[in-house]
Amino acid sequence: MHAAEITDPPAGPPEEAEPGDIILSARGITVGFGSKIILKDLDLDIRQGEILGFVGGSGTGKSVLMRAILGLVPRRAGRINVFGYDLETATAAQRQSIERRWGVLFQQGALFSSLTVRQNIQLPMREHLKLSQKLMDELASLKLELVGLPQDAGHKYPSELSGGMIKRASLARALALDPDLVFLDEPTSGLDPIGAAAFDMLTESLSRTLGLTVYMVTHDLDSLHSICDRIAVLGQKKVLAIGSIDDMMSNDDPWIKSYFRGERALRRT
Ligand SMILES: Nc1ncnc2c1ncn2[C@@H]1O[C@H](COP(=O)(O)OP(=O)(O)OP(=O)(O)O)[C@@H](O)[C@H]1O
Repeated sequence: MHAAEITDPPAGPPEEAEPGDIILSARGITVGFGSKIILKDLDLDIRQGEILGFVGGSGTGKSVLMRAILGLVPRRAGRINVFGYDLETATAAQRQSIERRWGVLFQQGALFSSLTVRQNIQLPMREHLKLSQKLMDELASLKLELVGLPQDAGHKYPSELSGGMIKRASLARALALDPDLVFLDEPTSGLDPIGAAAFDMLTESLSRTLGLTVYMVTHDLDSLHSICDRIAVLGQKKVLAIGSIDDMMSNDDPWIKSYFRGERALRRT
């Protein structure tokens, strides 16, 4: 890794961030598999309290970027500063504290099928906190309520839930530790338009009421129009453009133009 060639990401405040402060900053991110380079010299800033929508053609690396930020796939180069800590140099204790402050909803939910919803929600609590079962049960009930699931859904197994309920249960698990930042990988995929709109409203209301920062990979134009504060477009191995929906609507890059103003986009209106 050529750390010296990469501009240092601005260090954010370690604890309390104000709305608009940069809480995650990635610089010079390069990720590849074998001889295939997926992301090259990518820069990205995420601001406290925003809902940032990530779009890009299929296979451009949206999930890979999210996983690289989370440390689930290795970077070949680049630095990431999150909550004021450089992921490269963070101590084990700092890394643990970062992991307690972010939550993830993976594509397809990724709930453990052999555990009930309640047990799934309690997994991060077991991993990171030492709480009594009674307290964890109370917290799980609160999380179910927060995401709009009935309490009896907590005793069900993922296979007994509808697609929309699985998304909500996964969100409840992502919120288990009261994170400051959540990563959502295609949260509305597979939902019907009404279910998707309801999930969008839930995401927006959680972000506005809890001050939650949301990083959302999506293909859903409705989500991008209705709840995202900013949109980042991934293409040519980097962030091709970032800005408001109006910025995207007036961007003349061919892919961005066809995505936001093409036939499919026009069908929305
Ligand atoms: N573990 C891996 N090993 C090898 N190649 C991988 C791995 N993970 C992802 N890739 C490749 O990286 C590229 C980007 O994948 P990624 O899943 O990030 O795309 P995406 O933008 O999220 O696409 P989609 O919108 O279709 O979900 C793809 O070509 C994929 O095959």
